[in-house]
Amino acid sequence: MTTHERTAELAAAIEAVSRAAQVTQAVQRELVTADTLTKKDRSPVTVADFASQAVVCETLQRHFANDPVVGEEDAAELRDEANEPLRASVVEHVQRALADIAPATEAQVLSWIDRGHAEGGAKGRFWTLDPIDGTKGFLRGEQYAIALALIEDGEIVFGALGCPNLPSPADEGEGLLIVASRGDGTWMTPLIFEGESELQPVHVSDIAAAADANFCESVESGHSDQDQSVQIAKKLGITAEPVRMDSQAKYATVAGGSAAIYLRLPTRPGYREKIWDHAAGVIAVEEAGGKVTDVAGKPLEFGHGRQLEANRGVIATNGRIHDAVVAAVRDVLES
Ligand SMILES: Nc1ncnc2c1ncn2[C@@H]1O[C@H](COP(=O)(O)O)[C@@H](O)[C@H]1OP(=O)(O)O
Ligand SMILES: [Mg+2]
Ligand SMILES: [Mg+2]
Ligand SMILES: [Mg+2]
Repeated sequence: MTTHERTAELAAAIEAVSRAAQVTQAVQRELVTADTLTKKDRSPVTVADFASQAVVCETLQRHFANDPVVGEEDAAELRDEANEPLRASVVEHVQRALADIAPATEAQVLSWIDRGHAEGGAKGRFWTLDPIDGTKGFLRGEQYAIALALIEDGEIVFGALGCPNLPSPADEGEGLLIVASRGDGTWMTPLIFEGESELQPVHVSDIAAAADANFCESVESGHSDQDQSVQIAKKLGITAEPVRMDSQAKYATVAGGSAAIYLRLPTRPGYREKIWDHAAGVIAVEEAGGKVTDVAGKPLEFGHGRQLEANRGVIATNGRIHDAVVAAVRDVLES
């Protein structure tokens, strides 16, 4: 398949992610305050998470009624009587984001969120959604993403990655939207898509020596081993400081060429990466000319259900330096 055969998916995904971004940006403006961080109050991101999943699932259902969704969230917690204020806030934000479509009821909002319950697997077609990836970044007012990808028979064929706090490629609109289609390429456009904005092609960095690379990694040392990444960078002769950012914005940064390496180094042997934390970012990098594997150099396998059961960690690069990076990672992880 090529993008020309995926124009319906492109239109639906752009609508879904840009509507969801309006919700997350509204919540950030209205509910995240200076107190949020100091009080460790997670309620704003909880509202934004549920509302974003509802809006994306409603949009997908309108365009592709039969497509299952493997989403991070479900509405069980929201149905709890004790969570009435949270539920009301979610419903209000969803109603605003879909005001031009239909007046949404509370029951509909909960059922849209619950559409994300699918299990995925090796056969058939499904979407995978992280309604807010990088919850810590969202609460800090830094990077986060809305990540949506389409998987067919275990292969990612399409991705849309909305990064509200990365710079827009145009003056109009806020934030960056990256879309990628298997076999066809990766493009960027302003996140608040007005219909006329152009899709501009995106390419990875063309550096040929790992020593010249900028590399990015998580802000959170609990999500990726930052002591090992220092040793890997040293082995590769990299002198630039790591670029630390939350969410799949890291994949967008590699796809767009501002960094040539993204390292995610396992911190706990038992942790399994979730498919919605990677699918949209992986296809964005691959179709921009880069390469993505796990820390052993194996391709990521998206056909094992909700988790990447067959993989540990992630290495994403511009492709040209991939083997050198995998070798350095292996040396450090085995030492
Ligand atoms: N121990 C871990 N190792 C790797 N990723 C993790 C770990 N714990 C949580 N995550 C996930 O990392 C993602 C954020 O990545 P980053 O640090 O690169 O911004 C979140 O989706 C988070 O999942 P969850 O949403 O369940 O908290
Ligand atoms: Mg996530
Ligand atoms: Mg999330
Ligand atoms: Mg989460």
